[in-house]
Amino acid sequence: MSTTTFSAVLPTSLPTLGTIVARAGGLLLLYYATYAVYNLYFAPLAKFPGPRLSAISRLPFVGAHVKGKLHDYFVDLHAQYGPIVRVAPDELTTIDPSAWKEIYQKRPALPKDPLALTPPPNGAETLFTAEGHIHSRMRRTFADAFSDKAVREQSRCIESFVDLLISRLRRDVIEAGNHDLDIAKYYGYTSIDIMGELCLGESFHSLEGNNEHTWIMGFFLGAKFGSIRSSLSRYYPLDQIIAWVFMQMTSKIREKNLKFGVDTISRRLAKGDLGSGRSDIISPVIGNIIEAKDEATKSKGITRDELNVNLLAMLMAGSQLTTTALAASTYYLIRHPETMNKLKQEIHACFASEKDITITSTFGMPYLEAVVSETLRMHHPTPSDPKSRVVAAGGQEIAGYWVPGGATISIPALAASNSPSNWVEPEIFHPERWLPATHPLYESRFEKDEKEAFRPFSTGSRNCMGSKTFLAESRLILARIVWAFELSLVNKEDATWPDNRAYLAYEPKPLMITLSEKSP
Ligand code: HEM
Repeated sequence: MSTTTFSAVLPTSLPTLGTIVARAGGLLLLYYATYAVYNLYFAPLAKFPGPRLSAISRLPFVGAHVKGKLHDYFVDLHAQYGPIVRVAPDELTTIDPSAWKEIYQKRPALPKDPLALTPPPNGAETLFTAEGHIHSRMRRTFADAFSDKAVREQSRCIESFVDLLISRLRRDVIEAGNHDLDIAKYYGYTSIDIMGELCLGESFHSLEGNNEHTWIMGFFLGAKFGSIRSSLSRYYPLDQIIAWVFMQMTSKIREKNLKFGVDTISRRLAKGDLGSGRSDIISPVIGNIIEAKDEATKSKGITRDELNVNLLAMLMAGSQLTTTALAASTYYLIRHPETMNKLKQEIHACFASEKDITITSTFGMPYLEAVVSETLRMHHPTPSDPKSRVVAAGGQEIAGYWVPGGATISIPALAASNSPSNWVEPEIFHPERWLPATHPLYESRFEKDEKEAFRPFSTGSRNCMGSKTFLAESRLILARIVWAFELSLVNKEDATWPDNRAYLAYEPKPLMITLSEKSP
């Protein structure tokens, strides 16, 4: 082809850079306008109530998540739009009590939303991230570590740490004259020592010193990062960039913590089964460790890498959520002196002396149990854990609506258990709502409560494995504290303690109280 012929087919002038940018911008605008119109009027979720901005963009959701206020955002959305809300173009939340069964007890189980999960650190799955066969295999392996029998066998261990807590508080209050202290910190020491002993075979000895292991910081940093990263996972590659920056920033501490955990677990495994007098979460797993090559075929058993990450995840869940719940119970009891008095009366009616207060003897105390339930209703420790599930192809009915396949849906714990549509005086701490009709303090007005809306440990095949451990520990600690001490808030007017940021779990927050020992 000659030069003349070639130039004849070229445009007379090439577009300038400005023109290219303007055209690209125009195309992008057209794309977003079409996307917005589709999402508002034609998308499968278009019929669901919710803010118009959330129907066309995930940004409001991400904004609340990044600020650590997703839980409050859901409370506000449900107050405004009702029991089911479109919170993002492809996502719904509901606070309808019937939805617990419809979402979390569905068979086969609806998968977790993969975009809401933080990938495990060593590539091995945990109970929290695994699906299908791998999840069932792990769950079977750990089942015996969380049964009633296991908790009974772990009681002595838990009780010995609670003895240490009470002596430590007595020592700090009486000998050191330290009447004003951050009780959340002491609960943190106790629960991480207990979980260290149960999950790794060794205590952190926090109650003997002031040993706040770097893991605690690592946990909250990890939860914050994981939460923010997963909220951005629909904005690839932003999530990957954030993940990379976090990994770089924390590689040393993560490596150190993982090595510490793996070494401690190895020491525990080397000791073998220590008998029912020294039972822990590892005991039932011994003898069930399998090779990585068998992980897809065995119906029970766990690889060593899986064991490591699962135990570390349980250690963190078990210590941090328990700490938050105990601090919240203490706060609400102090803020409601009449409730505190009712609890004191029950405790003094049940026990003649302090040594009678044990895990077994605190089981079945209606008012104490009601205080723990009411705490979890008012201040669930993981208020922004999405627990989101993906609806199977073909769709299904949830909360009276037909939800199309592929949509993501969850029940935000705090919104469900704080909504006036589900509860009588939801903003007030009323343990009485949990009492049986035969109890002298029972109040019939709470019959209107939608108790089915309250599932603090979720339900179905992925419900919380550690709920019995938590309940045993929290009942014992609260009963022992209320028996031994008079408590008041340092800042008596503080009505804002529960207002806190949460990234999956509530961030640690000091609870400053004045403590004095009760006269015998
Ligand atoms: C106040 C204390 C606790 C609360 C409110 C709580 C709540 C929950 C919830 C709502 C889930 C379901 C999460 C989901 O579906 O995505 C869960 C799962 C789980 N929790 Fe807890 N938890 C608590 C304490 C504990 C303790 C003490 C342990 C262990 C010692 C523990 C171990 C687990 C495990 C292993 C799972 C995963 C279960 C599975 O997916 O099969 N939790 N927890």
